[in-house]
Amino acid sequence: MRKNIVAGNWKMNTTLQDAQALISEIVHMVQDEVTGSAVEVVVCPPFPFLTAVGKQLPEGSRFHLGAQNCHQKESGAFTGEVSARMLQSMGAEYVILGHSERRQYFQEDDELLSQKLKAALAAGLRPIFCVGESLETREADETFSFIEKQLKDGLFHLSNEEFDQVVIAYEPIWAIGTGKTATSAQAQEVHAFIREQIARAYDAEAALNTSILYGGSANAQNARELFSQPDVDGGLIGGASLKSRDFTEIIKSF
Ligand SMILES: O=C(CO)COP(=O)(O)O
Repeated sequence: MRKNIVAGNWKMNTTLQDAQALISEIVHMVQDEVTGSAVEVVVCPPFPFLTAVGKQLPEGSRFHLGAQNCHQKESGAFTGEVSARMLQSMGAEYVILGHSERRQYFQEDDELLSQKLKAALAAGLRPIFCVGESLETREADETFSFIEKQLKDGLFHLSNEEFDQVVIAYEPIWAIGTGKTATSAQAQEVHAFIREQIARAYDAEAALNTSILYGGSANAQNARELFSQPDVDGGLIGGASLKSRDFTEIIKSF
């Protein structure tokens, strides 16, 4: 089901105490200030803080818990890894997969991401699958073919029923953590293209029903303009999700 979603990716930030203070502030501000709109809020703290943060999310509210990654195997001798089932058992409903930082620093390729997607879905998690081009790719005018390939090779092997559970995030690498946001027109153009690709791979209904989030230097100042685009269904927020006031303002931008 297509929904408006604002997700906060805390990346490798906060201590347990910071995380608890941050989520407490966010929950209070959002509950006091966001009354009408149907936006769903997903918070993705680091693995060790999932339970603590999850406990602070009011039940039955707009808040949902997400993780930033999972391992592709169900269980076993993989020292230091975290399975999708573990995340689900801690209350996570979402998991970010295919983030450019995972692709770049941890060599996650389409084949591995395909396995992670299957593992997440099998455990009942909803993947937030990230795609996005580098500056080099954009400047070479290859953005669309690059994203088409990421979708085809990483995501479109899923069945219709599996794909129903997926949220897509368009995160141009050149916009992540750089303060250089895509313009709303640039975001809309790529989001519309992604929707078209979904219609081709599945059908028009699947395309209409998929939430597509924008990520990359989204903030309290530019969120309203980005979210006003017809194919932008919300945001995947990095830096600004670590500041309760900024994150709340972004949520209020719908
Ligand atoms: O990578 C991001 C979210 O996953 C975006 O990060 P920034 O909002 O810090 O640019």
